Amino acid sequence: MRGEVPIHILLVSFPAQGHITPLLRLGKCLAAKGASVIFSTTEKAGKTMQTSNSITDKLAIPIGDGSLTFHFFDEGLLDGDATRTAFEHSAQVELAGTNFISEMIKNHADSNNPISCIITNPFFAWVSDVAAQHDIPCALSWIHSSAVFAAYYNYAHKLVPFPTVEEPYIDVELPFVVLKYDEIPDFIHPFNQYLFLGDLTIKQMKDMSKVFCVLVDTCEELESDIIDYLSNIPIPVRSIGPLFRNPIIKQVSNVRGDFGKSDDDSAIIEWLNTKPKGSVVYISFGTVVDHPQEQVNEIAYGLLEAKVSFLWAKKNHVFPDGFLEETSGRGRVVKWSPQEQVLAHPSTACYMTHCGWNSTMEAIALGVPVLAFPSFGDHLTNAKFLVDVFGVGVKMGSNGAGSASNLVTRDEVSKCLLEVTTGEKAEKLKKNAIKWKKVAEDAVAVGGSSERNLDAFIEDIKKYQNLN
Ligand SMILES: O=c1ccn([C@@H]2O[C@H](COP(=O)(O)OP(=O)(O)O[C@H]3O[C@H](CO)[C@@H](O)[C@H](O)[C@H]3O)[C@@H](O)[C@H]2O)c(=O)[nH]1
Repeated sequence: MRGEVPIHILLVSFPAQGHITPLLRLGKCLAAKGASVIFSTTEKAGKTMQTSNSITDKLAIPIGDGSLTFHFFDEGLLDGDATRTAFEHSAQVELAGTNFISEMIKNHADSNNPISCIITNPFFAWVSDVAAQHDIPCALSWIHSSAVFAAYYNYAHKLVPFPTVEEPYIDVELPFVVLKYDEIPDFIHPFNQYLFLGDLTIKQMKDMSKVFCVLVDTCEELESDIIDYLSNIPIPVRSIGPLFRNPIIKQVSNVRGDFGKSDDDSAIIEWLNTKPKGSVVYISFGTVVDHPQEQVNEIAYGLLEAKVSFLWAKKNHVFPDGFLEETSGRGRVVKWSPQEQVLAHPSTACYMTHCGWNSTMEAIALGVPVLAFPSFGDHLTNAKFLVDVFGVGVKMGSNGAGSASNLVTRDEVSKCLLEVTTGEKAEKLKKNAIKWKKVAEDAVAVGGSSERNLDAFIEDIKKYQNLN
């Protein structure tokens, strides 16, 4: 972008880890390509990010030919969890955010550096309205898979029948795959207790004409049927991932928006260094899932039974008596792990995961087979794809298992652990995982599909800029 008018891109993220991670990765890629990027979310989330990472508010970080500046907006809320307060006080967050964006747009225009584009993510539908008021193009950074996007899209536009109160257990025949009633994102299943989350997404799906493009952290080769299918909807859907593997952002891997921090990253990696190749089961259920104590106990007993080595990232540690003593030497529990490094480590055999989309992409792009233990929302669909479509995983329990009334037992945990780490099946899973790793690397390499799509997106922004 040297010699050209720089483009200024404002990213506005809903304050949850699953939203911030992919949008920040995108911001770093755009900056590396020469854009001047502002990453914004609520101040409460900003503070959480600052506690865990060395990032400074309002200080531009040079990245490649461009820069990235964090700019958090004060939502005027007192202490508490950033994500929960954003739901509970959504009107207040929207008002503070609207004022912030409008001010930012005005200041940039006044100083002859107009904002060229705004990118936001699900649950912040109001951002595209503010962008429209100021005549600035807005894009959506979709935070789940293309398959989940297509499922929500079909539901919102009533393109195929979905489960209803009258017929809750029907299969959903999407044009590219058939999903059982418990493989759809369950926030749109009539019996789900968090239907408001589905409603928020569906509203954004219905209002899709407010954005000029949807960016998905996936790659064409991984979800080819779905991306082909989505090429027929009126809004361009561009696959640009896996963003964290994009070589152009390697030099800024320390600029992160993690909500957690490990006590010592290098001690974790050194511990892995002492373990044989492909011997350690990595366990993490992301940043939202919180299993009941009974389920934690069953996983712990399953690990004891299977006698495997493990690294378990878990915020609050309460384990059965004697568990830590009995597994000392072969097991390690940490509050937060440097997950990308752990998955990339040769000693890691497999990943017991909740199947959040970021973790799913990280496992796929780093060639790690999974033990899929989905809890809710898109996890259920991701687990289906990991196991039946990508062929890199084994499913642990039925969908929705893991609650106090539907535990996955220690015997099943142990059986699944052995299935995914030893024998013919394990070899097949690993082979497939390595295949996808190569596919992911190629997609983000120069000339790869995702890299071309990212460049095309930047070209779109420049076209809009030249029109104004
Ligand atoms: O010890 C840890 C735990 C997590 N992570 C990182 O945190 C992110 C977690 O993201 P994800 O796997 O997507 O999990 P959640 O944050 O729990 O996921 C929420 O957001 C996702 C993206 O929208 C959705 O797919 C999920 O349903 C929703 O639960 C990943 O990048 C991990 O690498 C670490 O680095 N270390």
